[in-house]
Amino acid sequence: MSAPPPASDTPADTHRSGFACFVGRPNAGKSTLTNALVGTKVAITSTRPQTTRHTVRGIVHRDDAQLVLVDTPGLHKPRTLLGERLNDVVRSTWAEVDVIGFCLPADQKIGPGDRFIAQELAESRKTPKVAVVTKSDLVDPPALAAQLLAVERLGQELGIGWSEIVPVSAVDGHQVGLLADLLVPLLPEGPVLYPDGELTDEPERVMVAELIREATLEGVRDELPHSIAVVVEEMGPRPNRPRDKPLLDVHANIFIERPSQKGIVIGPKGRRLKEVGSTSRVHIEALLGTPVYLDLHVKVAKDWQRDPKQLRRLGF
Ligand SMILES: Nc1nc2c(ncn2[C@@H]2O[C@H](COP(=O)(O)OP(=O)(O)OP(=O)(O)O)[C@@H](O)[C@H]2O)c(=O)[nH]1
Repeated sequence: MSAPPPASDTPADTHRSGFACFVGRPNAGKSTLTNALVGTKVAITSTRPQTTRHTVRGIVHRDDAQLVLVDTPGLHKPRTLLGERLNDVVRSTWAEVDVIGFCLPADQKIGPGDRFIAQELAESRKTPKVAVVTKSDLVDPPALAAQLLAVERLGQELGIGWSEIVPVSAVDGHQVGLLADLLVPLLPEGPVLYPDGELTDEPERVMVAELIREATLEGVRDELPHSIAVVVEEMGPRPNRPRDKPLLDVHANIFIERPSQKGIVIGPKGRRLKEVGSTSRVHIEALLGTPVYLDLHVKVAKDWQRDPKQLRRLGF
């Protein structure tokens, strides 16, 4: 967390390593940006807000630096125990990282949601903060310039000295490389933290569970966005398979809060669950690079969002 020396004092062969996290209101584009920087799909994106429940790390490997990206859930006004826990996760992440990227979408006016987060950010004084104006492809240059100014004013108003303000587009890749160039000098000097080629240290099970959860959410639209949790109960290679035909067995439970929600997830004649199964199987196979046999069950964990014991069991 120590402040880096000025660039002129830095020898060309200095290696830096450290942690960065992106914060911002739901849908600000944090997960997509993480993926764009890392270059593969590690965080889960969705058109629905607040889908990033687990801290997912992506690692940017460069010759001069290793940047570990920690993707946190969106900070929001807590209404349930789960909400409070998520906010605690976010705040403790801020205290631990070397730099925070505050994501504000270019195509939306700075609103109360952004202000809420910015006020919290202002409290964590020590960590350098880079303002990232995301989705720059969605607006024209004058609108982008206006947003950059608005972000600067927000910083002045709240006493946040942005280390940088940078517009990016994770979709067309505009300035994604530049963002990495701006984040790296804010990291302390340090050795390679993870072996090259390792993109994430998130346990594979958690990532598999997230993929299944994402597919389940896609199926149910607006009906139960916050009532679903997925736990991978068992995962391992099927024994006695020929070497050239491996198969990974994955047994997972989809937890819902009430029996009445079962029908929604399963769908008429089980059609929806089947779809969830085939969609998530394709994604898991792509992630892990092996054929997968996926066994899904829908279970009721009554009011799991409000019950500390259940939350622990479900990995929160
Ligand atoms: N046009 C455009 N769309 C983007 C860009 N980045 C993200 N999006 C879209 O914005 C939506 C939200 O992106 P996410 O990356 O899931 O946002 P998030 O901040 O991680 O959201 P939460 O997980 O809800 O906190 C998705 O539909 C993305 O496809 C971008 O650079 N340009």
